Amino acid sequence: MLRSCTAGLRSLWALCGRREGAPRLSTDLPPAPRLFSTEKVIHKDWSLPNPSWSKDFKLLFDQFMKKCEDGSWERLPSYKHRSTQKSEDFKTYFLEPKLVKEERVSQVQLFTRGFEDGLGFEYVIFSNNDEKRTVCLFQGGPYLQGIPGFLHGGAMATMIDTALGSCAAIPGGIVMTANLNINFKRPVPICSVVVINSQLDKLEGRKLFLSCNVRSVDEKTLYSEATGLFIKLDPEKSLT
Ligand SMILES: CCCCC/C=C\C/C=C\C/C=C\C/C=C\CCCC(=O)SCCNC(=O)CCNC(=O)[C@H](O)C(C)(C)COP(=O)(O)OP(=O)(O)OC[C@H]1O[C@@H](n2cnc3c(N)ncnc32)[C@H](O)[C@@H]1OP(=O)(O)O
Repeated sequence: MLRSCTAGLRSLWALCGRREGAPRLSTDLPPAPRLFSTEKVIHKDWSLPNPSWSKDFKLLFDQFMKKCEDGSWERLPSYKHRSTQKSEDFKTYFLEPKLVKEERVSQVQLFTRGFEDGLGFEYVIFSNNDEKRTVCLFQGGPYLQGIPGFLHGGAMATMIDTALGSCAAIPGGIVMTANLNINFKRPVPICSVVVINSQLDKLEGRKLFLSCNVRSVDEKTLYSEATGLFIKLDPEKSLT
């Protein structure tokens, strides 16, 4: 199985919604000053197929791309370094610049996109905003091994968090994970493709309650089930 894997990284953040008296809505905020160098930015979208993707992965990807044609679904792009308005807002309103040492700034990148093609997290997320759900197609590469032959539970948790987070972002605002509960039901073989179906179950003020399941492509195996609580950040509250 390892050999069949070619050796070769949003979503959360819809823009800050306006609350009564709250000054923040990205569209009417002044341009955020840049805290991070963008000189070395590579604008590659990592959620597109590469040679490490299995046949199953490409087939499913094509099926979802077809669903995007009528506008009901959209593919969420994914970047290693790229600054988006949402990430600039986050840095401006929630991040203390001094927390990140200057010499480290040029090294920052999205955790899930830090591996070479096929070795780590290969994934793409499709979002259905009307139905408030997302589907994440995920192929975990050989560098994500835990028990021999199987995906590390922490790697699965990372993808579940990412998938749920992308769904929590649908109503708008910058959200963070406050609670994540996962039931691991079956181990996930390394390099296999799994489908993470996430949905927004309840919205209560700044609290977003979500759930998801992780299944095999043929839907016969239920690998994991999870629930998550995400909190929409209050621009008037410091994170530190
Ligand atoms: C991470 C955001 C970055 C944004 C960047 C933008 C763009 C980037 C672009 C692309 C990125 C793409 C993909 C990223 C994919 C995945 C990212 C994974 C997500 C994470 O990796 S994220 C890191 C882990 N995450 C934390 O590091 C959170 C630490 N934490 C805190 O920073 C605070 O805890 C916070 C802010 C969560 C809340 O703080 P707060 O002060 O705003 O809110 P407060 O405490 O008042 O709670 C309000 C109401 O929620 C209830 N409540 C709170 N927590 C609860 C709990 N655990 N259980 C039950 N109820 C809870 C209260 O009881 C109250 O309820 P009520 O209103 O009913 O009284």
